[in-house]
Amino acid sequence: MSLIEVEDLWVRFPTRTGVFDAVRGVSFSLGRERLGIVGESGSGKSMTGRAILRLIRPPGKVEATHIAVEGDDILKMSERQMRDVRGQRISMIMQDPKFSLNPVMTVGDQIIEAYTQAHGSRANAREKTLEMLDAVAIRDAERVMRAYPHEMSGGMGQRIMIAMMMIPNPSVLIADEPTSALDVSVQTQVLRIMDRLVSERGMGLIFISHDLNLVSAFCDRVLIMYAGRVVETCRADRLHEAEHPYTRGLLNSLPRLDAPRRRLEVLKRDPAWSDPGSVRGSS
Ligand SMILES: Nc1ncnc2c1ncn2[C@@H]1O[C@H](COP(=O)(O)OP(=O)(O)OP(=O)(O)O)[C@@H](O)[C@H]1O
Repeated sequence: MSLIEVEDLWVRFPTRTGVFDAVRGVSFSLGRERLGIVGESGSGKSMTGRAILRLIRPPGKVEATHIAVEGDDILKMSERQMRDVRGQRISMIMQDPKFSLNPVMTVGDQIIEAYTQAHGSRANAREKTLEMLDAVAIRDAERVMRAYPHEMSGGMGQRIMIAMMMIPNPSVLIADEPTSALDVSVQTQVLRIMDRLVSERGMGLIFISHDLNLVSAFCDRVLIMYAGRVVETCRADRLHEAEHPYTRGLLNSLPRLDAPRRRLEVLKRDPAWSDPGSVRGSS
C-alpha cells in the first residue's frame, strides 16, 4: 500500500476576478522513497504539500477524488482525526525554523512537550529528547536544551525541528524548502541527517524545492510542476533525459562547472504547457 495516494487534486482560491486554480489535477503516489517536487515560484508545490495535510485556509478549497494516507481518505476525516494525522502520521518541516519554534520556550521544553503529546506521558521524555538531539548530530545537547530558539544558528534550528518532527515516528515527512535559508555547507549537513533518518526508519519523504540540482542529487523520483500541474515525472537519476520542454528549459538554464562557458538559455514559455495533454513520464 502507498503511504500517500493523491488523485486529481485541485486547490482553488476565489478572487474578485474569478476562481484561481493554484493546483490543477495533480495525481501521484508516495512509497517508502524520497519524492522531490520541483518547479518555479508559484507553481503550486507548497499548496500540494499543504493540501495533503488539509492545511489550506479558507476561502481556499481543496477538491480531489481522494487523498489517502496509508489507505485512509483524509477528505473524509473529522478535524480531530486530522490533528492525529498531522501529529502522528505525517510531519511537516518548513523553510525557516524561526517561524515554527516557539520563541519564548526553551528548545528542551519544546521537544519534551512534543514527546509528551505524541506518547501521552512525560516518562522518559528527557532521555528521548537527548537521544533525538544526538540523532540530529547536536553534540552539546544539555546546553542546547536550555537555550532559546533565537540563540540557535539556522542550521541548528532546522536540525531541532527535524528532531521534533521525528519524535512521533511519522510514516511521512513533508519538507518544504527545508534548507533554502541555510548556507551550502550547513545545507549538506541537514540533508544528510534527513536522508539517514528517512532511510533508517523506512519513511516516505516529500521534498519540495525550486532547486533542480539539489532534488536530482537527493531524491529517488521527481515531479516537475508548472502552473499548478505536474508536467513530468521521472526518476531523479534520469532527470537529464527529461522530455518535457519546460523541464528541458529548466535544465538548460542551469550553470555547469563541467562544461565550457556559454550564455545560459532563457526559458521561453509555451501556453500549451499548462494543458493536461502536455504531461510526460510515468515512472
Ligand atoms: N490565499 C491565496 N489566494 C490566492 N492565491 C493564492 C493564495 N495562496 C497562494 N496562492 C497562489 O497559489 C499559487 C501556488 O502557490 P504555492 O505557494 O504552492 O507556490 P510554490 O510553487 O510553493 O512557490 P514558492 O516556491 O514561491 O513557495 C501561487 O500563484 C500563489 O500566488
